[in-house]
Amino acid sequence: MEANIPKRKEPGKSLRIKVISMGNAEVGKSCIIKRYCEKRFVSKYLATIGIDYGVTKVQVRDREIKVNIFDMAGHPFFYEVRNEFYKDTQGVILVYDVGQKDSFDALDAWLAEMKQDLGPHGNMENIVFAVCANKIDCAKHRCVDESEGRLWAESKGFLYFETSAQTGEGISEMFQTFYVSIVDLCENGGKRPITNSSASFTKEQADTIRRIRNSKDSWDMLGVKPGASRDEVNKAYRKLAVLLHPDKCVAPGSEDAFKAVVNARTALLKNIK
Ligand SMILES: Nc1nc2c(ncn2[C@@H]2O[C@H](COP(=O)(O)OP(=O)(O)OP(=O)(O)O)[C@@H](O)[C@H]2O)c(=O)[nH]1
Repeated sequence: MEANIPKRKEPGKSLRIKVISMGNAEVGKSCIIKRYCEKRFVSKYLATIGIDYGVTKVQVRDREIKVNIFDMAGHPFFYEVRNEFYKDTQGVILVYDVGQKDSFDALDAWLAEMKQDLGPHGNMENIVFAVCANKIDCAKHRCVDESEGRLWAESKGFLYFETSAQTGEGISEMFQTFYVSIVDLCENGGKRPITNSSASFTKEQADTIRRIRNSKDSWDMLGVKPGASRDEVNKAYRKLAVLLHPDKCVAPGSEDAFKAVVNARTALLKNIK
């Protein structure tokens, strides 16, 4: 079903789009929108009650875009209110706080909530997602690094931005790229343009990098049983090295994953006769 695609318009004509924000409570959704629309930052936390709604106009190339922004409350309590607003959306600003791992881990649940609400005929491929890794000004508390966030976003074909609603870093760039991508999508008959980055690495590479990041020890990292032989370790190493070598793999985090695999192999071989 293609219900969320606004009618294809001639270039130069105005276009009306619907954009929503998603992500856990307190990650900074309202502040990102305020920073862009009102050029200000609100340091006091005022939880969104249900939904906040605003209208703004932006210019993309020769087109005037009327943007209806629905800023969703992130608190689970407001699920019933939120689920009225997922339909007919062209763009989603999906936000997490780089200092709150839970808010990053929750991104899949946010996509699932939207998918469930759109129903079996809903199509998320027609929607532009901009992932905002927010609060990058709080560098001391950061626990989700750029490559982890970028890998998650780009492996799904989503845009990825490092943002701070407090300093304004990354906010204009995010909105400009986001709106251009939505207009491209509308002019492209509702198909999300393929980003260079998402097209250039495989799901296997992305999944392997994530597995390596989450591995508990060197055996686990190489995917061999504790006590494996030199041959088994070397075989597993060679397979991973081919998959992740920085000359072959451009997925975010591949260089670190490759180094970790080299170190894991060295450490294991030291202790195997
Ligand atoms: N340091 C810092 N604080 C931020 C940033 N963005 C938002 N905040 C603060 O984080 C708190 C929550 O911000 P909101 O924008 O209200 O969060 P929200 O995601 O809209 O929250 P809900 O409405 O409950 O869903 C506020 O105290 C903001 O001042 C940021 O980039 N850096």
